[in-house]
Amino acid sequence: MAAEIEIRALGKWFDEGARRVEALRAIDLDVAHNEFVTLVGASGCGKSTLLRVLAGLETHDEGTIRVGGQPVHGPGADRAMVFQHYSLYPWLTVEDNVKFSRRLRHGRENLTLADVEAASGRADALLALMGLTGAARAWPNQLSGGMQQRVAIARALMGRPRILLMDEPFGALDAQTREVMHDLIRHVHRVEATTLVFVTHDVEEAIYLADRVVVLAPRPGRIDTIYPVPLPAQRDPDMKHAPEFLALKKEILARIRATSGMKTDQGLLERLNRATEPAAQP
Ligand SMILES: Nc1ncnc2c1ncn2[C@@H]1O[C@H](COP(=O)(O)OP(=O)(O)OP(=O)(O)O)[C@@H](O)[C@H]1O
Repeated sequence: MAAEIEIRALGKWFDEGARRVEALRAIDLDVAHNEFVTLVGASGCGKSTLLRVLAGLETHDEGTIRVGGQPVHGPGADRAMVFQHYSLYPWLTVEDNVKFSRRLRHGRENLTLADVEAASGRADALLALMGLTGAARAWPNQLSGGMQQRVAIARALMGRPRILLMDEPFGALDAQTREVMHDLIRHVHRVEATTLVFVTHDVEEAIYLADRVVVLAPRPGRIDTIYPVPLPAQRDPDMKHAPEFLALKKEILARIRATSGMKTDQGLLERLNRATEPAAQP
């Protein structure tokens, strides 16, 4: 079966003043329908750029991207993105934030009553899925960060995207809320049957959520290693202490460290320490 996302020889450059930065080089990646893939890697390895190119928010300079067999040349209703900072409309209630999807706005003039009713049914279902039914009439500023991010996810799902792209969506949340969100997003992934590509700095999060973890390396941004996750589909937080989980975490952290180019210069550290030691008294 053809991959849902097919990336071939993808290259992307940025102009930074007089300098040209090769943000992505020769990326080849297939993501299957309903697969959950996480992207990790040292700072600047191109995780966000790859996600933005997939979303059609950035153009690419080399290679091809196909989604559902069709080449990507810009944003489309088949893909939705969730960012770290919940970009909710502060003047709309939770319910209206969810209903007010990009797809509905675009087709506003042609909307029939049946479309609006169908949207309300879908919005109610998504609010229930995300545990937000009781907060439907609340305003965004009345909600915790975790709840706001749940609204943002519900809104992204409103147009039934085939693919959900998430850029560090839980990066600003506290550890307990993140744990709850992990199980929630796995559940959403299952019941909505979306294909998920998720960027994170947190290797534990990357392993717990994914079917495969893609490690990128920087300068130029490229795929270093792809790790299948050897855990059952039904995840449980206790799995984070399992030997195979810890071994994979150690290996991925070592790869990120090895590719980051930020090796500790032991000699330099020792010279610095000596230079700051008080001089011996005569
Ligand atoms: N709009 C831009 N203009 C110029 N250079 C950019 C732009 N966006 C990204 N870059 C450069 O492209 C490279 C990849 O950046 P990107 O933000 O995709 O990496 P990242 O892996 O998501 O980083 P981080 O983990 O720090 O968020 C970096 O060298 C970055 O400086």
